[in-house]
Amino acid sequence: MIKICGITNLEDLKLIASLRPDAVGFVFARSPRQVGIEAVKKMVDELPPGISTFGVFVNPEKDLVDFAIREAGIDIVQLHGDESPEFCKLFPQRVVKALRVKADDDLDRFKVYEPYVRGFLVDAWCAQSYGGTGKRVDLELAKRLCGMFKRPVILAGGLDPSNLDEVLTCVQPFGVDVSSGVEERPGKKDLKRVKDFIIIARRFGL
Ligand SMILES: O=C(O)c1ccccc1NCC(=O)[C@H](O)[C@H](O)COP(=O)(O)O
Repeated sequence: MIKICGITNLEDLKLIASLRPDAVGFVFARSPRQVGIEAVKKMVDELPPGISTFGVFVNPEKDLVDFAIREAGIDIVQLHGDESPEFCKLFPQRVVKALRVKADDDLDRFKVYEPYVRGFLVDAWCAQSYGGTGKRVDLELAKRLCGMFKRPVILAGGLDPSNLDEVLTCVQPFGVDVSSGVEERPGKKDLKRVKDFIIIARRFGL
């Protein structure tokens, strides 16, 4: 499963869709990649069938998430902040909970989310920003997290075409997610890098 995250414009969306990732992500949280509901709706309307849509939120109000599902056609709610298990429970079968991890984390604390989520996305902890940071997750930590849940785990955090082969040789996640590693600049994707990323991930059966 391959997810290309942080898409901000129709031109990138159409070109990326032609490369057939499994999912695309739109960031509703404050970010250089932030997009509004109307703009996302226009992009989702242009997507061919078979590519699912993730909406990325950080500590959102429930109403905003409901609105994005209803008006913009968001399939999966990616909660990338400090949302509680109870908040995840409000969107049955839709939540992918981002776990932003650092080396000395107590990983067992994430277990409580499992009954309420569809899956997890593992990303690197960063004090300055919630996501899209290009920071890598320690590979031993990623391995432990990928083996720890019954739910699918998507690996993110600093992946790019130059390191994906090495990472996937070491860790076998359900899926991979990338944002800054396939960009020309924040919010503008580099199609060659997206293509290379997808080719490498598919070689590992993702
Ligand atoms: O991408 C952002 O700007 C962002 C901002 C705030 C919260 C989450 C955000 N992105 C979430 C993603 O799913 C990214 O793809 C993930 O963090 C990996 O990013 P990168 O390390 O740049 O590949």
